[in-house]
This record gives sequence, structure tokens and C-alpha cells, in this order.
Amino acid sequence: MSNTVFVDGQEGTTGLKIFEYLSKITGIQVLTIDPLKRKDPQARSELLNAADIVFLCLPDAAAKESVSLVTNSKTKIINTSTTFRTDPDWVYGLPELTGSQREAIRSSTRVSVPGCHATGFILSLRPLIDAGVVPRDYPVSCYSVTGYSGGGKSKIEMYEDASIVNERKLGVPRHYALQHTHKHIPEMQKYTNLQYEPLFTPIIANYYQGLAMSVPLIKRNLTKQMSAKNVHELLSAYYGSEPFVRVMPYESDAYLDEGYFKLAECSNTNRIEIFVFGEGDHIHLLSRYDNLGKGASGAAIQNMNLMLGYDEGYCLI
Ligand SMILES: NC(=O)C1=CN([C@@H]2O[C@H](COP(=O)(O)OP(=O)(O)OC[C@H]3O[C@@H](n4cnc5c(N)ncnc54)[C@H](OP(=O)(O)O)[C@@H]3O)[C@@H](O)[C@H]2O)C=CC1
Ligand SMILES: CC(=O)N[C@@H](CCC(=O)OP(=O)(O)O)C(=O)O
Repeated sequence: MSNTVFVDGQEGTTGLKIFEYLSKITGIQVLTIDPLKRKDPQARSELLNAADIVFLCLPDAAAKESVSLVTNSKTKIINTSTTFRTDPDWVYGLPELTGSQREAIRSSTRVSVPGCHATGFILSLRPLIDAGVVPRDYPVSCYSVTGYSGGGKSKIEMYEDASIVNERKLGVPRHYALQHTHKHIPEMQKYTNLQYEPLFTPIIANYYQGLAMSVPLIKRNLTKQMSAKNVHELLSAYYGSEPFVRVMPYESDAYLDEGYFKLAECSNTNRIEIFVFGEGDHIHLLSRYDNLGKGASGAAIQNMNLMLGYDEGYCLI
């Protein structure tokens, strides 16, 4: 029997990518909306309630509205927006979070796809906090570098207009959310079990897709004294059998080009690759992935596969 799927926000960046994935899946009937009615609550409501599973690929306010339009108990919702990620009635759609998360996703009808920056941060740090290596009150700071597609259609249009790029000098990387206001901070804190909010600085740069998250740690401030190599072993054991999380070999320079990190090697995949670098008193957890893959649409499909009882990696690489 085929499942019916509706993508609310089908014309947006995340929605289009999900559409691409869905076109490769057999046994799915995709319900589409007349593009002219894509913001009409009545038309959306009919499709939202007709589908077995819906993806919300919308700004936060519109995603909230869509949830309120679902009036039956059958429709399962996968929400890619920030809304509901820390809501206890929703399951956080990061199957690799803990041993029980996958099952929680499988049996849920309301799943939030993690934020792109939050994904690398949580997957790098959570195992170390659970193991008592990083104390819960550690003063964490982190930063990420992301391609402009992470900002959706408006950022894509801006960065792909040469006159705007020139005029506003968008060719160089730019820090943002400098008032410590980034919308991923609550989920970053909640799903690592950190006592305090991390200090997080994202940086947007002039390329399309790919994200790298850096979490530096000072060894002498850890609860258990561990070398970077021990941290690498711990993370490798934690993610040993995960299909989409790879802890990359320690002290290999194969991932560097003349000493520079190759950031975009996971583009168009659902993979996240975690590196551990260490020297003296310092440990550096560095992850790379596609903000449109494991950071959004790939992760959304991974969750759908679990919720519909498909093979988790169906149509994902
Ligand atoms: N891009 C990324 O890497 C990531 C994005 N996300 C999140 O996913 C969600 C979607 O983001 P993204 O695809 O990038 O955003 P886009 O801006 O590219 O797309 C959003 C889409 O929603 C449509 N829309 C806006 N308001 C409404 C409404 N009231 N009813 C119906 N449709 C509406 C827009 O219409 P119109 O075509 O008219 O603009 C647009 O097509 C956001 O919450 C975002 O933060 C999450 C992780 C990563
Ligand atoms: C480059 C850029 O602007 N990226 C977005 C993140 C996209 C994302 O993950 O947003 P959601 O929380 O809605 O999922 C940002 O940092 O706000």
C-alpha cells in the first residue's frame, strides 16, 4: 500500500530538495498543491489532512499555522523549522542522539528536524557529556561556517545577484547572530544537557552548500583527563554502527589540502563526518556535512523512513 505525502513549502529550498528525494522513492504518492494556492490555508488544510505524512518546509509562523490546520489524528508531521524543536510534545529528529531516539522517532507522529548548526554541535558533544568527560557546566563556545543556501530563498537570491554581492561586499565571510541570539541555541543546550547556553557564532560565506561546526575544548577543564586520541576512540565507539555518522581516522591529513580543511566533501549526501584534532592542552571537534543534507532535507527523509517503517537509509547516501 502506498503512503501519501505532502510537502508544505514545496517551492522553498528545503522543500525542493525533499521533493527531489521523494521522486526516487517508490511506494509514495506525493500530493501537490496548485502553486498559486500554496499560501492559502484552506487549500493547505485539505492536503495536510489528506496525507499520511507531511513535511513542513516553511518559516516558523507558517509552520505553526500548518500544525494548527491538522485536525485528524492520522497525519504524521515532520517539521523542518525551528518551532517545536524543544517542545516536549515533539520528538527531536536526530536518530543518533541516544540509544532510544530512533525508537522514539519511529513511534511518533510529531518530529522536529534538528537545525543545521545544532546537528554537528550536538553529535560532537553529547557523547562526551554522557560519558562524564565534559562536565555539564563546561563553558562551551563554538562557531560554524555555512554556505548561503542555509538562509533559504532570500539569501540565495541575494548571494546570486552579482550587483548585490559587489555593493554589499558579500564575497567575504560574515559573522552573524552576534548578540548571542541564534535560534539554534535552545536546542543546542537542551540536547547536549549543558547547564548553560553555549556561546555560538555562525559565519556565512559566499558558497552554496556545506557546513563545518567547530567545538574547541580545553583539556585541563574536562572532568576526566583524556587525550584527543582517547576522545576520538570514545566517539568512534559511540557512533560505530551508525550509517550516517562517521568519525574520521585520527591524525590523518587526507582531509586537508595543503593544511586547509576540505569543508564541502559531504555535499549532496546525508553524511556527517566528525574529526578530532588535538595538541597539548587543546582538543578540537570539527564536523562537516551538507546544511541541505544531514542539516535539513536529508535528515527529514531519514526521519520519514523511520516513521513509515522503511529502511532508514532508503534513497539516502
Ligand atoms: N535551507 C537550509 O539549509 C535549512 C532550512 N531549515 C528550515 O526549513 C524551513 C524552510 O526553509 P527554506 O526552505 O530554507 O526556506 P525558503 O525561504 O527557501 O522556503 C520557504 C518556503 O515557504 C513558503 N512560505 C512562506 N510563507 C508561507 C505560508 N504562509 N504558507 C505557505 N508557504 C509559505 C515560501 O514561499 P515563497 O516561495 O513565496 O517565498 C517558500 O517557498 C525554515 O524554517 C528554515 O529555517 C532548516 C535547516 C536548514
Ligand atoms: C546561513 C543561514 O542563515 N542559516 C540559517 C540556519 C538555517 C536553519 O537551520 O534554520 P532552522 O533553524 O529554521 O532550521 C541561520 O543560521 O539562521
